[in-house]
Amino acid sequence: MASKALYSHRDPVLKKRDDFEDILEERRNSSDLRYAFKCYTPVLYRGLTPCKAATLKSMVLQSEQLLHVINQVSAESGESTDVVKDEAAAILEEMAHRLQLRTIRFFAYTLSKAFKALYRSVCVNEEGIQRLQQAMQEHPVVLLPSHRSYMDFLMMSYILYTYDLSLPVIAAGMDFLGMKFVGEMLRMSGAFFIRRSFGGDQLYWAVFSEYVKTMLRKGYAPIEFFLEGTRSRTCKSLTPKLGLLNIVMEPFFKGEVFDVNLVPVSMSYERVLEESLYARELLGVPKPKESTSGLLKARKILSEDYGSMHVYFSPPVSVRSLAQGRINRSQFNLTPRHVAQKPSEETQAFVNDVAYRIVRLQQENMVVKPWVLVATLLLQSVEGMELTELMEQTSWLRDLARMFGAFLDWPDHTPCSMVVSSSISLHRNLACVSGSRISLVVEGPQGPETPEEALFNRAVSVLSCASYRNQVLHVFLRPALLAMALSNANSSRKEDIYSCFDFLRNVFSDEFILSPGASVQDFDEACHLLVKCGAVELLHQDVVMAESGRTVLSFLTLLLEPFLQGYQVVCRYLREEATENLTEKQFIPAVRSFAVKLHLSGSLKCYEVLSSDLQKNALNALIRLNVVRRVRTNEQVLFKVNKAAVNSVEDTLGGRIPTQKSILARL
Ligand SMILES: CCCCCCCCCCCCCCCC(=O)SCCNC(=O)CCNC(=O)[C@H](O)C(C)(C)COP(=O)(O)OP(=O)(O)OC[C@H]1O[C@@H](n2cnc3c(N)ncnc32)[C@H](O)[C@@H]1OP(=O)(O)O
Ligand SMILES: O=C(CO)COP(=O)(O)O
Repeated sequence: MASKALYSHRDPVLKKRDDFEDILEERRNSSDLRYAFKCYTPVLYRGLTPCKAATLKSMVLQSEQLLHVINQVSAESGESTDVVKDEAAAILEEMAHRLQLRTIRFFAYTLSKAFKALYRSVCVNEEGIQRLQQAMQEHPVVLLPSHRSYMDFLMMSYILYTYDLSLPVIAAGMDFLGMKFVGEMLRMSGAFFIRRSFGGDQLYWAVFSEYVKTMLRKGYAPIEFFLEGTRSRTCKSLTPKLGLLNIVMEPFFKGEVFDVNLVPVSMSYERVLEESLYARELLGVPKPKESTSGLLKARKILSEDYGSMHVYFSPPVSVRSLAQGRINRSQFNLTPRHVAQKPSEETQAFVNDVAYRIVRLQQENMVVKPWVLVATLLLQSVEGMELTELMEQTSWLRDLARMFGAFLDWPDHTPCSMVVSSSISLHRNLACVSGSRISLVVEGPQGPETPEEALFNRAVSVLSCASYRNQVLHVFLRPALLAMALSNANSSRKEDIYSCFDFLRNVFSDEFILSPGASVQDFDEACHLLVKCGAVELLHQDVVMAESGRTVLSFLTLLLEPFLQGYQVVCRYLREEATENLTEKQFIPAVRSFAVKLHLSGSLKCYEVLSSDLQKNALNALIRLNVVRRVRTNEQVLFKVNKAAVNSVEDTLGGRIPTQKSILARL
């Protein structure tokens, strides 16, 4: 297989990253049938032969842990233990996988055909695979891929099969069970099915957590799940969910296994399969239900070109090392092992920190394609721009991204103009060149369209493009927050700027991955990067914009502008239009029509404000800031808005009033 190195590998100032191999190359040169029927002999955890899937189920049903909960539920509900036991068995029957090699071989064959049709290359870091293989022999392994496409889980199993590694068991939402035949085939490929949310259902939690923990303790197979819980419709990382992460760490906390290895996996797509579907969903069009007929209809995508894909397996993260000095494991000896405990505050904070760390690692090793930079620039000039200007700016942005540590896939020895032209050609559904200018493509009906339809179509194209820009946000986020703070603070004093930075960071912490409690660290990182690129100077207790820093700072401020405007529009809606009885269900449609009204009247130009993801994040931020209160009544959830406080947040975001001073002890 040909080895391909990306930029940062050769840059001595940047982090060393592994080389990639294209796994499709071999598939294009040898028989898929032979590949599907190859001798498959993965190395096993401690050399143990895994038990049968059915044996696993009986172990769970007979476990002390589950029997304890069954007795508890029976005592509380008045049902006999036999009835509750049957209920538990039924839950497990619906949930459990039936992993078998026959089905895997079928998928190995069909997916080879599909991947070769869809992708030019699928590049995998083989050093990561070697580290994973080593880890799998020594400790239970949990695979944690990023989640931006249905392709993610198919590709994960395919890669592990290709490299002869143990196939994972994968936590899947129940939605897939609705797919005739396919749902069961996924089960036979290692999927185990869970409800999307099961809040306080004690029996369900017990069956689910005991099932996962039994597989982990026995080293049955690597466990794979998506920390973000759903495909990110914006291609930004989502705030991690903690339920499953907590469960897989528990056997270590209780001393049942020596360690657990968490392996973040970054899946980067040059073109995302679901691109325009996501944009439509963000604008309120319901997601197409997972169905076999839908899958068959989607066959036509096989004639499209989705460019290349990169999959980066990060080094395993040892839970044991992370817990050192943070978790006092003797607390878990205070109650018998089979009695489930609610995680203590200390444990919850630890699990939360680990979750953020994993998502940050996924981001760091995400490969950034040239189109991502092109899309970023196009969005800052939605009316279009001269091609020559785009080429120049892309080359400038490439250098800035490299300086900030981006993991760029930029071909060697190829002129920038060729790189840009070829990525525009791959994304011709999103951008088109006419004469010397380039602009966003807006698809619409053949005949005349209403202003609302025109707005919708334009928004689809902007949001699709934004889903690429979002793939590089993690690189620029901290310096961009600082750039915005510099422009809002009305002062060059470091502590005023920090105070403003901290406020913005807090407001946007549902929008972006910003680890709780790391504000000072993020500020320092932002200062470091802006000094490094010559945009600012640090003078004693001042942060001063350098004369040459204007271009960088204005680019960074524009990068966050759509989010800033979006949050301001949500504040304005709550201030001007929210009634006393605003319900959770009404919120998104109401903000959307408010934003549409502003657009049609010409007072709002930003299309990203129409995204339901942004609107939800803004609301969550206002709830966190205690400006909006969530009140649960008998039949619904209401939002109670403190309009004066909303006004003040809106003004602070606009830089019209200063942020309150924070304690700056560590600055
Ligand atoms: C060769 C080629 C082969 C190819 C072969 C193809 C293979 C092809 C395979 C297909 C494979 C498909 C794969 C699809 C991929 C997805 O479908 S992704 C979607 C499904 N996966 C996930 O969501 C994983 C991540 N999610 C989580 O971890 C979530 O936390 C959970 C576990 C789903 C639970 O969600 P939730 O109910 O919303 O729960 P959460 O908010 O975490 O907690 C709720 C409450 O329960 C409490 N709780 C937490 N833990 C516990 C506990 N252990 N006990 C009791 N209570 C607890 C919490 O404290 C919380 O209480 P409050 O604080 O609210 O009082
Ligand atoms: O997570 C899923 C697929 O992997 C399915 O659910 P979503 O549509 O919420 O992403």
